[in-house]
Amino acid sequence: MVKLDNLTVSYRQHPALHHISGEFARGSLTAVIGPNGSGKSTLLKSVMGLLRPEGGRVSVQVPSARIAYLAQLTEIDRSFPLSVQDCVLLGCWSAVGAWGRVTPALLQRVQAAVVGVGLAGFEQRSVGSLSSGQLQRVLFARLMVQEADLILLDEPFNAMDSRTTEALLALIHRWHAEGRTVMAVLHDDEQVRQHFPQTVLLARELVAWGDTASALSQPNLRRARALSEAWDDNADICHIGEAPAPAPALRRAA
Ligand SMILES: Nc1ncnc2c1ncn2[C@@H]1O[C@H](COP(=O)(O)OP(=O)(O)OP(=O)(O)O)[C@@H](O)[C@H]1O
Repeated sequence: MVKLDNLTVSYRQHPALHHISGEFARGSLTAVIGPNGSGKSTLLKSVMGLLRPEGGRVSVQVPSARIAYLAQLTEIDRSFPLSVQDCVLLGCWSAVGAWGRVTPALLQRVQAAVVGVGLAGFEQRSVGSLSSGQLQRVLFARLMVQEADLILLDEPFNAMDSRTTEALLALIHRWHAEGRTVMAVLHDDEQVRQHFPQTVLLARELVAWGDTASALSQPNLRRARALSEAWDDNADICHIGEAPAPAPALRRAA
């Protein structure tokens, strides 16, 4: 469904992702994990087509209208004058189109999603007036109405209390059961072990990709930490033709 082939992505020629290969199978539920600065957000943005690879390629076998992306909360502009209801309605844009009509059925779908994330009564509030956790819930409601085949979540539980996190994890499991493909950038190893069958462990290069228990082995976690401690942000630019041999721990998703 999403294939990375020797992918290198750089900012000002310093690689944030280095020679990554592997495949997210259709219907897979994958956590993307690694130390700060290990390239997790860069990976999701590359799959979304927001960043151009310096080397290699990303192949996505899903039309862009069927892809949903939840950016990190810090990257979202809250100053835009938009009500909660309209913000969620934006998730239906492929059904509404540029000149389409917002039907009662669509409004019902929006309302069910707003209620589903516990924000009944907030429909007319401006998104700029919400707390971070409330805004994150609105963005989840928008994903719910979007009904995408491929769902990319960048730190989706940031600013969420534990009850909301549990409810949203249940929603992610429902998407998985419906056969959607989900990848989520996360920081909590335990949460990943409990809820995500597949894991990509990054440290700018790929440390492991496969079933979560194997990917999050102690040697792999130690290697990710050691690689992150050895980073030199002023290192020479990447010579992208020189693909390293695959690490022994590297496993592809089934
Ligand atoms: N717009 C940018 N310009 C320059 N460098 C960037 C930019 N965005 C990210 N980087 C650098 O690329 C590297 C990877 O960043 P990225 O945000 O993908 O990491 P991450 O694993 O998501 O980190 P975190 O866990 O801290 O959110 C970091 O060294 C970061 O400083």
